[in-house]
Amino acid sequence: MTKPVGVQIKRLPHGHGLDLPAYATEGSAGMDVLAAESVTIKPGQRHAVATGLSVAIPENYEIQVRPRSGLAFKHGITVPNTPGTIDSDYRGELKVLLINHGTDDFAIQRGDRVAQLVLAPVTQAKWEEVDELSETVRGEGGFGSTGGHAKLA
Ligand SMILES: O=c1ccn([C@H]2C[C@H](O)[C@@H](COP(=O)(O)OP(=O)(O)OP(=O)(O)O)O2)c(=O)[nH]1
Repeated sequence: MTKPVGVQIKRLPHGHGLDLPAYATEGSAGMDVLAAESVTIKPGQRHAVATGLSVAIPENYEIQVRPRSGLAFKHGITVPNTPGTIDSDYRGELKVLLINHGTDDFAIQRGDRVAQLVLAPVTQAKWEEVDELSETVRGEGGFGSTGGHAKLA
């Protein structure tokens, strides 16, 4: 494991009394983040779940908001914009967008772990506009051009 990177975090009034996002195990890539509200998401509905937290991520990093596989597999609850992007200059409340792809109402209680946060390095690009791009074997092939599944043939 590399040395952890410090990230400033602030509890908003409705975030008080909740644990901060935390790694469930020593080798976890993501910190489970808790809901700061209780809400029920009906099948097909989306909701921006409050976390009661705002953060100041160091420059050249982002936080990605990813689904929890257990909620996705067992209940069809996922993050529609996955991975959600928390920019280093964002100071508003961190929200977890969830969608219910399942067939049942999904009840979230304040304190439930609804998603996971992954700190990731960011490299910004600088465009270098050209008239011709370098040639490659793949060329313009894409969208299943290499096969590998009967349905792509
Ligand atoms: O799952 C998410 C995604 C985004 N955000 C916050 C932090 C992020 O920095 C900001 C903007 O997100 P994004 O760039 O994805 O949204 P946009 O639709 O492009 O909005 P904007 O025009 O404000 O950038 O919203 C969240 O709290 N949760």
